[in-house]
Amino acid sequence: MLMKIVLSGGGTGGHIYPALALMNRIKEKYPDSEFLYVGTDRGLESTIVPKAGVAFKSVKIQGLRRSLSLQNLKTVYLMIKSISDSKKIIKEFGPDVVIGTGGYVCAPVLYAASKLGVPTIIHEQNSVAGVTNKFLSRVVDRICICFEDARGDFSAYPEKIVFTGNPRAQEVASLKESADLKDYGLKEELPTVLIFGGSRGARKLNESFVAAYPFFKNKPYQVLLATGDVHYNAVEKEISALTDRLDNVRIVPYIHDMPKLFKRTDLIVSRSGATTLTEVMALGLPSILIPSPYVTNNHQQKNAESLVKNGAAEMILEKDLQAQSLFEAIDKLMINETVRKEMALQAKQMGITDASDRIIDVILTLNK
Ligand SMILES: CC(=O)N[C@H]1[C@@H](OP(=O)(O)OP(=O)(O)OC[C@H]2O[C@@H](n3ccc(=O)[nH]c3=O)[C@H](O)[C@@H]2O)O[C@H](CO)[C@@H](O)[C@@H]1O
Repeated sequence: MLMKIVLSGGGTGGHIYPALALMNRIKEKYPDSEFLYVGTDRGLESTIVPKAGVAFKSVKIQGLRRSLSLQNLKTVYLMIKSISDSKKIIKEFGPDVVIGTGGYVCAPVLYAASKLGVPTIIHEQNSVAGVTNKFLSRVVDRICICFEDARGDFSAYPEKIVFTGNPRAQEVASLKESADLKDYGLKEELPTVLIFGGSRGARKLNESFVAAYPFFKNKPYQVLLATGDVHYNAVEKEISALTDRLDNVRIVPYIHDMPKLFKRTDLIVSRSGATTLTEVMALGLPSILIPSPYVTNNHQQKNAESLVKNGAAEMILEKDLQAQSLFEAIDKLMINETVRKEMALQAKQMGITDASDRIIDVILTLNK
């Protein structure tokens, strides 16, 4: 069967990777399928998607400012233009379905598709729905969710909601290969802690780690920090200024094959974005979660609490995060394999690992 699918989703990795994971599974089941990804030139999708070998087209759009300003007039102009550009792109490609995985670029793309009568699906990764998905819920055909709590945000359209989980979970859970730690300058035989602040990095986490750096000297484990592209130079500069460089700590800007690296990781320290948590649960990994306080309705804390409640993770609130608290939380778990194993087991029990197949079923019912 040939499926032609337009994918859209952007801004951060948490919206992009689920779309790509779903695409990979569809390709596996229906190798003749064709895909087009529509994003913006400014979001992470403009680098991640072409790197994944997927056809990419961009539309121009910007978010609304809270205050009245000329910028808002420009936003409205760009919104109207991006809807007509999206219509052109969709007509030219002729998809069977258009799928949006969040981020504001989905608004014009999915809206245009619905006006053209093309079947539409949105995927909400979080327990609290994003603004774009709430807006689109009115016009799309199906709303795929990953947390039961998200139903409340779409309560006007209960018939459209399908609980599927996040495609990235199925992708990481079915992956056979794992990364080579030597590629990161790490030793194959040492237990490994992986630290990252979501797909864009988190300044406070980086700063706390730099301050904690000397504490990791002579520890029987190793640490890899992914700073986020924009923070890398600042972190590297501070570390280079230290007299004692540790050979059990490595720092990189970004990790491009995260699923493979997860398979070699003994402890995750990260923000609690929904897609990261999906991966942690699908693989059964112990984690220390530091929710970003800068997100809608503090949803990252809710995400993290759902794991903490089940004994699958520990949480440090950003206000309590400093060198000492970060180091102690890591060290306590890294010297206690039994506790890590118990957390891993609890995390694994929470994972849903057939999300892509469930979404494919939704696509098939829409195209009957
Ligand atoms: C600040 C903000 O608005 N964050 C939101 C954003 O986060 P963000 O994009 O950071 O979200 P997630 O944690 O959900 O996903 C990050 C993704 O990037 C990957 N990764 C990360 C670092 C790296 O070096 N390499 C790499 O591949 C992770 O494995 C994961 O697949 O989208 C999520 C929705 O899905 C939300 O829950 C988050 O609240």
